[in-house]
Amino acid sequence: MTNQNVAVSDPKSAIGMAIDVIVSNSSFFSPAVRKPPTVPGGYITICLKKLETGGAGGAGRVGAWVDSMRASSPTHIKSTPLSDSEALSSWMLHHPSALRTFEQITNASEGKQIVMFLDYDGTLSPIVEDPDQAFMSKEMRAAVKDVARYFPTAIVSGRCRDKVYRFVKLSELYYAGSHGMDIKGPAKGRKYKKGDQSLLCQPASEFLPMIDEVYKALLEKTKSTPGAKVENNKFCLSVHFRCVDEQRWTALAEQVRLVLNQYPKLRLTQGRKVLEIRPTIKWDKGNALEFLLESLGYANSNDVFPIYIGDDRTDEDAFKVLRNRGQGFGILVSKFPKETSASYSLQEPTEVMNFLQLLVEWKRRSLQDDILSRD
Ligand SMILES: O=P(O)(O)OC[C@H]1O[C@H](O[C@H]2O[C@H](CO)[C@@H](O)[C@H](O)[C@H]2O)[C@H](O)[C@@H](O)[C@@H]1O
Repeated sequence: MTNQNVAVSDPKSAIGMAIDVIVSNSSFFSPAVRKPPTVPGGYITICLKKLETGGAGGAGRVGAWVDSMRASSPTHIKSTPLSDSEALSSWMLHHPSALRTFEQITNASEGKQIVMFLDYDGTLSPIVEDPDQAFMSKEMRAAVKDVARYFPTAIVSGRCRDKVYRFVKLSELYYAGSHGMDIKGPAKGRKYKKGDQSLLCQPASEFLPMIDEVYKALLEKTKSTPGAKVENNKFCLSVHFRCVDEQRWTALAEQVRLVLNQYPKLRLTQGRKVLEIRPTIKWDKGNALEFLLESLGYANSNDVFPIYIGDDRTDEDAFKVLRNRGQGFGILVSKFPKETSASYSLQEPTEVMNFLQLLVEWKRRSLQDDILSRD
């Protein structure tokens, strides 16, 4: 978020809201084991024990993980090409292209401050087999840089913050790594410069030793599976299935479950051919979005128009927050119909780039019009 005077704020209020949500929807977690340990920085972290820790039902759970991964990144389209396109057209009636409805979007933002939130993998960079090679193009970088000139801009990624920064390489942005559990303000263009105050939020610090331990355990457990890769994202871990023969997916997911059974304070989410392991604290990309809006002074403001663009299941947490706030909107990047809380869609990263470029052109034009109307 560039050229913004951003206060370092305490995320307690957002966490409090998150606790309310999780307690009222506690079919998955047991609130009985909730306890508030102290976390560096004075943040409250809530540890919730998973109800299911394996044993009976384990096989069903592993099957559900694998199905959920398949749904996130379809590998087989069973229907005929005609019905595929019909399904897509019907889905797009409810989630129209953000390029085709561009004017509608800018009209809705009239008089409000657009704040841009961008996921990384599958949104700014194309999905590739090797996670270490997921580079973004120079053109995309230029588009993001331009957007950040006009609108506060944040990258919100499941990746470790340092790693996503090494891909994006723009110091004027906000970065929320580890699914929002590691938020840092811009190194360049920020107005607060005392010490390391730009480090805004790390609500899962106490989990670092546990995450390292599980990383080693997963490396050991999965080393016999050809193509499996475990990625350390600092406050969370990813187990990659993309290069594993699909016949072995269930066995690999079972290996993950066996490790995870030893760590009831960790939970698992599914993404695009990836299982993601993270602390049970209720802190996700949606909380990160709220935290950043609050830090920018838009906690209770009607003058903000957040736009969140993402392609994966974890981005749904942010889409839901926008729907609940009734502000701005989410854009899902997908070529396939998917269940989503996003309002609009884009098919692939090049369309994301085109959308960002259009937004910059529109903003430049309206600034010029303002100048002309004053003369
Ligand atoms: O929140 P994101 O920035 O979208 O991060 C989610 C995961 O993205 C990466 O994995 C995905 O992209 C890889 C590179 O294209 C691909 O090989 C993998 O199959 C995808 O799931 C990242 O490597 C993971 O750690 C993130 O959890």
